[in-house]
Amino acid sequence: MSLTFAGVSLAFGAEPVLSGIDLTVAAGEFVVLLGPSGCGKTTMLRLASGALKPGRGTVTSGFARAAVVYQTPRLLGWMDALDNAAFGMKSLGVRRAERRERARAILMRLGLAEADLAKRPSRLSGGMAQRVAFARALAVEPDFILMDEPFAALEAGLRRRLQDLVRAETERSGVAALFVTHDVAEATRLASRIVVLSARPGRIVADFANAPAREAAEAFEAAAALLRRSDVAAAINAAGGEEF
Ligand SMILES: Nc1ncnc2c1ncn2[C@@H]1O[C@H](COP(=O)(O)OP(=O)(O)OP(=O)(O)O)[C@@H](O)[C@H]1O
Repeated sequence: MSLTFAGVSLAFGAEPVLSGIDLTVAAGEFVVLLGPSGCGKTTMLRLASGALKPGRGTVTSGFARAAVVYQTPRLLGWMDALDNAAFGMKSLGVRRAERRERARAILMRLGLAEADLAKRPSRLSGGMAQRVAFARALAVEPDFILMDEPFAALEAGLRRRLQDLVRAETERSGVAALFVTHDVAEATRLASRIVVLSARPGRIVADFANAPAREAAEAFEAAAALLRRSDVAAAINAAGGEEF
């Protein structure tokens, strides 16, 4: 099972956004797409999920079930946390009692307290709401999970705790992941493989294996080493000298 981009290019009107993308994500891999703002990362996720078709080239997926986690939680306001997390299983024909049981177990692993389960999204903190969104994605037992800067809006300490949970949960289930970020330390904490995109139009400028950093200091050292790579430095310079 895998997802393959072969010679993919895409333009919005006259504006080229992605150029000549060749990429395969295999079962069990955790691929982080790292690149500057506007380089086409979200567009690549939309191509990967089938929401968008490429202008040139092909995107083919052999995965049976994909789930998406967005930058904002996108929970249903009239449902409590438990029903939100259970929601995705409905269309799979899972019975209500089992849906709620499965969702509860995942929410507990993700750090929600019993009292949080009956709360509507408006009463959840940003971090709690994003845990519920992640639980909703995991609950359908996907073999591929797409994540679009899911922690960008959260403060650094909370972001690190959620990164640890994402890594633990993806390792536990073996689900393949494609995760978009412009945070270099986040990439080094999560990825089994890091793919670096240039500024728009996005092209792949580096693609290398990464052993996920376990400690904060290790993540920062790995991030510094990544930024010293000549191929990555060239992409940053081409992006106007700004870091990702
Ligand atoms: N539907 C659309 N129509 C026209 N232009 C679009 C559309 N979607 C995205 N774009 C443009 O394509 C470019 C790439 O957008 P995309 O959201 O994929 O970038 P990104 O790398 O995810 O950026 P960021 O890190 O800022 O979220 C941007 O210039 C954006 O304005």
